Amino acid sequence: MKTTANFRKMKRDNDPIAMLTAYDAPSARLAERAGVDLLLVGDSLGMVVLGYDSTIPVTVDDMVLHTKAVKRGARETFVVTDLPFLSYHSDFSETAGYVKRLTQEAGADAVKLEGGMEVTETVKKLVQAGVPVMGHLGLTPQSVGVLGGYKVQGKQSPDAEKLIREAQALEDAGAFAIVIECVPRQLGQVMTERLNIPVIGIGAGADTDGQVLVYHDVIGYESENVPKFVHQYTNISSLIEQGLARYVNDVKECAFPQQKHTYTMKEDQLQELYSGRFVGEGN
Ligand SMILES: Nc1nc(=O)c2c([nH]1)NC[C@@H]1CN(c3ccc(C(=O)N[C@@H](CCC(=O)O)C(=O)O)cc3)CN21
Ligand SMILES: CC(C)C(=O)C(=O)O
Repeated sequence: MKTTANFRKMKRDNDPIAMLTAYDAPSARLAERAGVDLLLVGDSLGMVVLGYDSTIPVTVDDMVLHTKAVKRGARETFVVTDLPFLSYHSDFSETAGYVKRLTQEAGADAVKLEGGMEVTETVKKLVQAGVPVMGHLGLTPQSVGVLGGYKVQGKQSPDAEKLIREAQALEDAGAFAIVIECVPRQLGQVMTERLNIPVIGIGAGADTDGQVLVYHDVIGYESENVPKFVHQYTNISSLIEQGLARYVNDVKECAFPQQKHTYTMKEDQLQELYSGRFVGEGN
């Protein structure tokens, strides 16, 4: 399994980091086989898998359940889990309790949290306690209500400058990497140059140390409102739809099940059954 030290070295060596979300065991197993460097159990779980229209309703219990599944599927891959909405803005002991569940109980190798200056103290304390922390800046979906939608961030120079300062502060607080989401390419490039820790981009251009995308977006699996930064590498939805339609059709036409899908009883047992030795028949 790769470690935070490996990710740091990959940055130094200009070796691009391929990160992907995963939410369950089979998808994690396939991602591991495909050679992803690290997996994220993102709170996008809420939108992509659970059918909510934002990440706000996602709970620590949800993250624990799905992190366990991902860890069972991908035993050899570093797994980062999101701290969900409002689970790290009260007192530190509450946050530590949630992080304890996600790491000890669910097996997460690191946690990710959104925000800049307002979370650096929490990042520092978690790292001091021995928890690897990944930052997340730019479009931070847990703040969608404040941001007023899923919009590109840091287009104005003061906003870009603030994001650079916040990235620096997260590095100083001990974060092992940061995700930057939905920012202009030039900002992605500057942040990547300024930081010593890996910068993983999603909609942040080609100059970051790595890329992350949502699993369902990459394989074209019923993800709605797909952002412009996504490249859909295959379209699994149409394959699934065709397969399911053939199943339904076969049932309707009595073409399924066939002999090979069927269990049979030995002849003597069948005779016995038919010989009327069953008490209670007809009751
Ligand atoms: N399927 C999925 N993929 C994601 O990448 C993703 C989620 N869900 N859910 C959680 C967040 C939300 N994300 C989003 C959602 C929408 C846009 C989007 O539509 N952006 C506009 C930008 C428009 C602008 O400001 O110019 C776009 O056109 O891409 C971006 C990120 C990223 N995350
Ligand atoms: C899109 C990635 C970076 C994320 O935070 C998530 O999946 O929740």
